[in-house]
Amino acid sequence: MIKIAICGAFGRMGMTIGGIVTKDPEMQLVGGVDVQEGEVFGVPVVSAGKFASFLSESKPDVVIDFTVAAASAQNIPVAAAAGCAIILGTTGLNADQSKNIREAIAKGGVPAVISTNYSIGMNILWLLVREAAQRLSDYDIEVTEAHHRYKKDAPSGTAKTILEILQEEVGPREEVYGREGMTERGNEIGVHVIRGGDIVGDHAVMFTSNFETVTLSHRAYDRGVFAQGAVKATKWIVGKKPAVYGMKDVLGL
Ligand SMILES: NC(=O)C1=CN([C@@H]2O[C@H](COP(=O)(O)OP(=O)(O)OC[C@H]3O[C@@H](n4cnc5c(N)ncnc54)[C@H](OP(=O)(O)O)[C@@H]3O)[C@@H](O)[C@H]2O)C=CC1
Ligand SMILES: O=C(O)C1=N[C@H](C(=O)O)C[C@H](O)C1
Repeated sequence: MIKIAICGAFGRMGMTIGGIVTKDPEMQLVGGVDVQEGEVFGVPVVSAGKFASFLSESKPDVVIDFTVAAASAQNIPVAAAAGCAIILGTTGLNADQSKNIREAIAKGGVPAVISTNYSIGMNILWLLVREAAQRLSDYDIEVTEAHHRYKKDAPSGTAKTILEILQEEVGPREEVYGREGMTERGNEIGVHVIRGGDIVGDHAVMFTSNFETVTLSHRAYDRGVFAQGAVKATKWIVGKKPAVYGMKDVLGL
């Protein structure tokens, strides 16, 4: 039985993951952390200040974090120091937060999966984007992403991963975030962010020449697709050597 704790237990992703974990006979939800204390799926949710003592009492094998960057920067070092494997899905981390989290994971000697997108489809799209960028390296490239009105970070973590892949293959190119005014397109990658309603997660990469456009796109219909991926990663990480892994390791890509 894999014992799980969720950081961001009352959040959109936390609730979706909690719902899957509680129905899975191989897993046991032991509790969570959130801003508000309380109970979810019959287990306790504590505040960040009580996280360390909660971990030493309930001893989860894996801590799954879908919160906000500042919270992950606070909670992941605590979980790693307690010897828990980590599944990190939170996006919007700055370079320092990312570095500190990775150092804490190394210091704790625990395995972790970090991914900006846990859906299988997006992990395949990333492969396709790399392939297309290699073959269409002189095309103009534009990246668009759309998410629900409550999303805090922009561009999305997934779009940032797409940009990293593009920069590796066709960079360095300037990243131009939206356009306004009187400027011709340069040697750049355009990045466009849409926020509205309950859009679960749309991403597209457009490669354009004078004669044609190739568009690679992904649309998530339900955040269950990310939650299922995070649960797959959770089962995979148990017993792995201490290191930071990606979803490509989980999926064998
Ligand atoms: N990698 C992936 O596949 C995916 C990543 N994400 C990312 O996951 C993150 C969460 O998304 P989502 O669930 O939609 O967001 P929500 O805002 O719905 O959930 C985040 C939860 O974390 C809570 N929280 C805030 N601060 C703390 C803290 N210090 N300790 C514990 N909990 C805290 C929030 O509480 P409160 O609301 O009171 O502030 C909220 O309940 C985002 O960064 C998002 O981009 C989302 C989907 C897929
Ligand atoms: O906040 C979200 O909802 C999502 N966030 C992730 C991101 O920033 O890329 C993944 C997914 O697109 C949903």
